[in-house]
Amino acid sequence: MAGRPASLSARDVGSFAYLSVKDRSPQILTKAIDTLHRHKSEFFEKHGEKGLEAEKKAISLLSKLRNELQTDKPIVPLVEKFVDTDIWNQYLEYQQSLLNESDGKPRWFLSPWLFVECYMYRRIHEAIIQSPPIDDFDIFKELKDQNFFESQESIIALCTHLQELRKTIEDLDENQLKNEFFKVLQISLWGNKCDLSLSGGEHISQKTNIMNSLEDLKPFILVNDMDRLWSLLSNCKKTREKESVTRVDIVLDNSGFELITDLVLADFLLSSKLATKIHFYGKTIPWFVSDTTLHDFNWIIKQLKHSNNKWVSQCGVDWEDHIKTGRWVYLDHIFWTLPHEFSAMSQVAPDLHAALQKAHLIFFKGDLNYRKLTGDRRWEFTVPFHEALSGFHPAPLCSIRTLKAEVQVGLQPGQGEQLTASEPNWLTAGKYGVFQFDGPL
Ligand SMILES: O=P(O)(O)OC[C@H]1O[C@](O)(CO)[C@@H](O)[C@@H]1O
Ligand SMILES: [Mn+2]
Repeated sequence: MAGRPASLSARDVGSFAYLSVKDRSPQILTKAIDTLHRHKSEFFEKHGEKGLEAEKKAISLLSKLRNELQTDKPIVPLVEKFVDTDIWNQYLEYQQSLLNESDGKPRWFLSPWLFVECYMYRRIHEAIIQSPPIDDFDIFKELKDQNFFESQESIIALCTHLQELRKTIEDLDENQLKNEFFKVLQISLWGNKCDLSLSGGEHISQKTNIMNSLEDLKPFILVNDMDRLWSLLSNCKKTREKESVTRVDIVLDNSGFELITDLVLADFLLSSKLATKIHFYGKTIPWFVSDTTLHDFNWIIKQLKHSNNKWVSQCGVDWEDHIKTGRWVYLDHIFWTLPHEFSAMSQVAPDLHAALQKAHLIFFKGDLNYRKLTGDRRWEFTVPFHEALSGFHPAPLCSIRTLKAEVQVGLQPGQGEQLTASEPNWLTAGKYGVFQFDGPL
């Protein structure tokens, strides 16, 4: 599309993108290599010598990848046949076509950050699938699980809150229900602080009860469209015919604590009758360290069910029931692990776009989704969200995101500049958040 600003890129020396590619990405690769090392005896027990050979192969492929990155080598096509290999390689050609002749080939420190960062995670996956019999190993699984276990206290508080709320939810008046809705929305927002890729795989979990912090965190919500979400959903509830459906789609982000916050939100939507059906979208391959896969989704619900805290296990039981009865549906699609911005979805994944069009509202969780919504570009802070979406609008949608990358739109004049002056890293520290809505057209 003409006239759109340039992509964020590591070519801007000193930018967050640059520092990410230079420091954080190699660190994530080193951790991945270390994880393989530590699972050596497990691979041996499971697969014998073949397991050891596979571990060696995966490590050498990841070391090679790290070297390519650190020495700014050209981005090479994917080689292993997989469902999305051709699309990836076409996209690489497209990136090549955007370059001037003098630039040569797409490279780590030259090409759009969104592209090279997604490519790194896709290459990590390639290293694993090229190394049977350990080709189903999720290199980030233990980090995701650890985040879940370390957040127990906060999970207990959330599940207790939800179960107690469910008991009285029918008796709440409009205003009380709205307040409860706003609470679960904020819980889901701050749950997004807990991603593991920003921290380079260092542990970040929710150790304290998030419920007690909501009031204190309010000043850090830079765009707050919660009222508009309430209007939309409460209107759906009022005007809904008996058998008809209000569907809310949640494009998930991280597993562990954040996933619990999203499931709490999803449960509240059903219990309050603001929605009657929820579609969740997860990733088909391990992604950006902590993102949710089908395996993580099922694993977490099972963990909850077997908890010895009665409210937590009740959540596990209820949520399994939502799945069995079809009120909750988990779906995945390869599009979510492609490098494309969402404005390309109708072209690249028309089936997914058509599916999203059937939702009454779509929540996009997290920072990476925000980057893909806005194309990860150097927009002025005051550009309207709708404009930055560049035509992407399958249905009314809302980004629920803590800021962890140098892209933010839809601010008041002067707001961004003021923040820059007082807190140089406001865009990337995960301290601020938004509920940014693009309503019915
Ligand atoms: O899990 P989230 O919220 O999408 O965050 C992913 C993180 O990875 C990044 O894409 C950078 O590595 C950041 O934008 C963000 O810090
Ligand atoms: Mn994530």
